[in-house]
Amino acid sequence: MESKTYPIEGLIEFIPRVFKDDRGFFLETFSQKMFEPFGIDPVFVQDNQSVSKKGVLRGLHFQKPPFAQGKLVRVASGKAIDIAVDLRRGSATYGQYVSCLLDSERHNMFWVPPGFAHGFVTLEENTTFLYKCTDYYQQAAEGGILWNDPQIGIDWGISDPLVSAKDEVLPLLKDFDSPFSV
Ligand SMILES: Cc1cn([C@H]2C[C@H](O)[C@@H](COP(=O)(O)OP(=O)(O)O[C@H]3O[C@H](C)C(=O)[C@H](O)[C@H]3O)O2)c(=O)[nH]c1=O
Repeated sequence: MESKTYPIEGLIEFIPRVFKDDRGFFLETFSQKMFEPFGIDPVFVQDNQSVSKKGVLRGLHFQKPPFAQGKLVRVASGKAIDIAVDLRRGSATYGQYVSCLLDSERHNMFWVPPGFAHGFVTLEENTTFLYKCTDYYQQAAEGGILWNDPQIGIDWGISDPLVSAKDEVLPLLKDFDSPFSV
């Protein structure tokens, strides 16, 4: 399992070994050992799956403390641009984002720790998005930031995505009092 870090501290991309043969392919999609080199030991308690048409944008979401979630995300089919926005007060990269292209060829995975807003846009039909979470869903703790906030300036790679009504009214970063800190 190769790994790659990003200019924003805490974000990690994992690239698994894919074993192909005349039957198809095999890969390990998760091992706790992946995180050992980084000195973190996330405990996942919930797995999620969503399937989206091409051009769907979900996000930017997070859960507020004490229900903040770390997420290990990947696509089992299709392709998506995954986005993590640093919302940690005191972080030198507060309000900055990283994008990670997730696809079902490399089967790469992206670790987004608590303290980030998370979202993705799908680039292919029926993109199956899978993610492991380090805390349970708590609807009352849900929060978010507007996907096209000009202060963040995310390049989503496509114009005019399909966004839920709920996501279209999320707040701007400038009006947001972050509950996270480094
Ligand atoms: C997230 C979640 C949702 N739900 C229910 C609540 C709604 O009735 C329905 C759809 O939820 P929502 O529209 O919030 O789904 P997404 O827009 O895909 O939300 C996710 O999208 C971004 C990318 C994320 O990172 C979060 O994990 C999550 O917020 O599933 C549950 O029952 N459990 C859950 O863990």
